[in-house]
Amino acid sequence: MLNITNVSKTFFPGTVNERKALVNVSLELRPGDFVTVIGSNGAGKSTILNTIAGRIQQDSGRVEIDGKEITKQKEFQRAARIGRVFQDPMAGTAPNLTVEENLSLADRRGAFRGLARAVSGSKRDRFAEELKVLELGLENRMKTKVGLLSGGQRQALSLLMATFSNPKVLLLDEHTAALDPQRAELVTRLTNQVVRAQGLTTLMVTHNMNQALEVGNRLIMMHEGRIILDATPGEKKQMTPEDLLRRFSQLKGAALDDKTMLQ
Ligand SMILES: Nc1ncnc2c1ncn2[C@@H]1O[C@H](COP(=O)(O)OP(=O)(O)OP(=O)(O)O)[C@@H](O)[C@H]1O
Repeated sequence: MLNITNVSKTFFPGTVNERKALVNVSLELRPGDFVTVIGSNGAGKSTILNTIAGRIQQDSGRVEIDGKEITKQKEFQRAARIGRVFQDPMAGTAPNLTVEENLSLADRRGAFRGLARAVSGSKRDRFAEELKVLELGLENRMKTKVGLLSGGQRQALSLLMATFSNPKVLLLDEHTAALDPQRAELVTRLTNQVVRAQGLTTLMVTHNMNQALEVGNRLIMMHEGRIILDATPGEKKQMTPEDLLRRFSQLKGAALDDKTMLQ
């Protein structure tokens, strides 16, 4: 379903600032695979998501979704197939637009964007139904500007918007990291729910070892631009957060920051 083959990316090549962000990375996700991605600082986790989304162009290698090569496509051309949620709750939504206007934009992702803000009655009913699933009461606040919502509410809305047009692939880049534990738990639960309901093929970057083990069916660990562990569902079930931290501690030069948590 999502195939990444021999992808490499070096920033500032041939200079003192050279950074090998991805080194010949290959990864194959089957339909419905939910893969959590962990790794030390600068391991290449965000870069791999950026490469799949088309935000950055790799130096070599190919990316395919459903057997179709998308390597040369621009980010906006991939948008209909790929949903993405970022760490920053501000990143996925437009604060000056209302909840329903944001949903209307998401609904038209990958389509002609004119009149995107206009919301018809039938659309509004559908949006309300979708919002009910979040169990945050947002279906009663559809005319509220999104900038007035809490971080957790915005992130839940970002998740809904990212999956609104039935993408093939969902990319989650530490999307619960900026939330307090309670909100993070809520967004994690919603993520599981949405991924299962839509059978989405998902890659989720996290620094939370418990979360990395609790959700999804596979786990990969990255270090210095390479995938150094690809745990199968069976292996993942047996692993503990301590096992993961032990593996990190064995890596030469692996720097874990304060964000890496056992909670
Ligand atoms: N746009 C960029 N320009 C220059 N260097 C970059 C850029 N993006 C990433 N890098 C470098 O590439 C390497 C991999 O970065 P990346 O952000 O993918 O790591 P990460 O695993 O997501 O790290 P973290 O957990 O710290 O966010 C790092 O050395 C980083 O400094």
